[in-house]
Parts: sequence; C-alpha cells; structure tokens
Amino acid sequence: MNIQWYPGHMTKTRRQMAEYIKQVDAVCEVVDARIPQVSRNPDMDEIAAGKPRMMILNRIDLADPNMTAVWAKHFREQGMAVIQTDSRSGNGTQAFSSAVRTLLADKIAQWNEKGLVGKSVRVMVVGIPNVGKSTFINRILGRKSAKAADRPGVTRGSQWFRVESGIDLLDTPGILWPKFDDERVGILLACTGAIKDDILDVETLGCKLMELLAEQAPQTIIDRYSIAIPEEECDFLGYELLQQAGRRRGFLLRGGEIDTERMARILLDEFRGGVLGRITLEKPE
Ligand SMILES: Nc1nc2c(ncn2[C@@H]2O[C@H](COP(=O)(O)OP(=O)(O)OP(=O)(O)O)[C@@H](O)[C@H]2O)c(=O)[nH]1
Repeated sequence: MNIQWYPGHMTKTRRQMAEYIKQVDAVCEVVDARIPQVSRNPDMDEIAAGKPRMMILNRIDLADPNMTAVWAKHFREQGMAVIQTDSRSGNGTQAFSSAVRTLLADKIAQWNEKGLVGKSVRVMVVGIPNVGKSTFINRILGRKSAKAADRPGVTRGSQWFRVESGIDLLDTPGILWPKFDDERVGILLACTGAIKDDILDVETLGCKLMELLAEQAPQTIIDRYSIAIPEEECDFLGYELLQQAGRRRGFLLRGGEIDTERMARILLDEFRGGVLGRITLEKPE
C-alpha cells in the first residue's frame, strides 16, 4: 500500500516508539473522525499498553456529529479520554490541556504529595500519516508551521514542546502504519485521502465510495447527483450509481459511453472536500 511500510521500517519504528513511550505519562492518538478505527495504528494498544490514553477525534467538521458522539462513547468505554477537534479552525482543541490534567489527575496529585509541585506531565502525540497530527499540534502550541501539508507523510523526526506550564508534548518520530493488509482499510483510507490516490485506480475507488455512501448517507447522494438507488440487490451497485451520476452530468466519452472515471474523480473530490456534508464512513463494531 505504501513503500514506507516495509517490515524493517515497522520494526525500527516500533522500537523507537517503545523507547519514547517509557519517557511519557500518557499517549494521545489522533484519528480521522470519519474513520476512527481504520485511521488508527493497529499495534498502538500493544505499544502503549499500561499508559493512560487519549483519543483525539479530529476532522469533526467533516464527520457526522451523531456518529462522532457514538465513537466518543465507544472509546470512553475503553477507558480512554476523548476530545473532538477540528484542528483547521481550532474548534475543540482548547479542551486538550484540561483533558490531559484530568486524565493524569492521580499522577499529578501523587507528585504534589511528594512535593514535586510544578513537575510537568509528558504526553506523546501519535497518528498515522495525514490524520491532521501536525495541524493539531500547531493549534495547541498556538503557532503556525510550514509542516502541515495536504499530503501523506510530511512529519519527520521527534521534538519536545511546551504546551503550557505543566504540560510537555512529544511529537513522535517515525511514520506509523495503518492496518494495511486489510482491503477495507485501504479503501477507506484512500476514500478520505489518507493514502495516495495511485494505489487504487480512481474508478474502482469511486465505485467503492458510492457503495459506502449508498449505505451511510443515501439521501445525500440521491439529492446531490440526482440518482436512484436500486431497490433490489445489485452486483455492481457502485458502478451503476457512478454511471447514473455521470449520465446526469452529461459526462460522455467519444463512443457515447459514460465517463465513469471523471465522475469517480468528482465524487472523491466532493466527499474529501466536505461538499457532500458531514459523513462518517465507519461504525464501531
Ligand atoms: N477539514 C479539516 N482538515 C484538517 C483538519 N486537521 C487537519 N486538516 C487538514 O488535513 C491535511 C493534513 O494535515 P497534517 O496536519 O499535515 O496531517 P499529519 O497527520 O500531520 O500528516 P503527516 O505530516 O503526513 O504525518 C491538511 O490539509 C490540514 O489542513 C481538521 O480538523 N479538519
């Protein structure tokens, strides 16, 4: 799926992570709220075992608010602290510091009892590429940085930062891998733009996204593309819907065929850009 995730790289990153985790009091995982499970590193529970955890549901501006609430509950039930953020506007990011203090309240109280007043808690922020980790960190540090970019794999190296008095943050090194041996995961990551487009052909991806939308947000695509979702089960539902939408828009090839590839590209751009509204593609199992 991506050249960066070969076994040697994974072993090295795992080792680095284990070292860094020893130095921190809590692990904060940034995920994309539209695909909160799929956009996780599948080994994080094991790597961060025993540490207090926080889940940062990012890109809430693009996700269905009801589903974001369902996911927040899901992760809280697993014992994690949860905050919900739109790091691009900053909405929700101000909750981070107080959530860290609450998560680590026992530890801070213990330190205070021992007279270690003013000792900073250390937290680590992790995330697979392109979930918005750099944008989130820039927000909570109140800075503008050239590092955030709309392409996978921009974060490099590790650095400590002071969020505010009493909270230090480690921006993690290494590029974390998603669960890339699962086709469904690859499709969902590609639909949201988290992995490069060229790993799947655009038309196939467009078909898959149409199928997902027909399930998760049928009225949205009916209204937007003036299409009808067949009532009977359909073997190539995604392709059928792409064809309908392409026909409506008059996307014809020279021989009169419908240009489903062009339609697929538009669908993907519109979904990724939030033009279709706030849609979550994944439900908790
Ligand atoms: N709509 C929306 N876009 C966001 C949000 N957070 C980040 N982005 C955008 O997502 C893109 C990727 O963000 P980055 O911060 O570079 O992602 P990253 O996880 O640090 O990626 P790497 O550097 O590859 O690890 C950028 O275009 C951001 O502007 C958000 O909450 N909502």
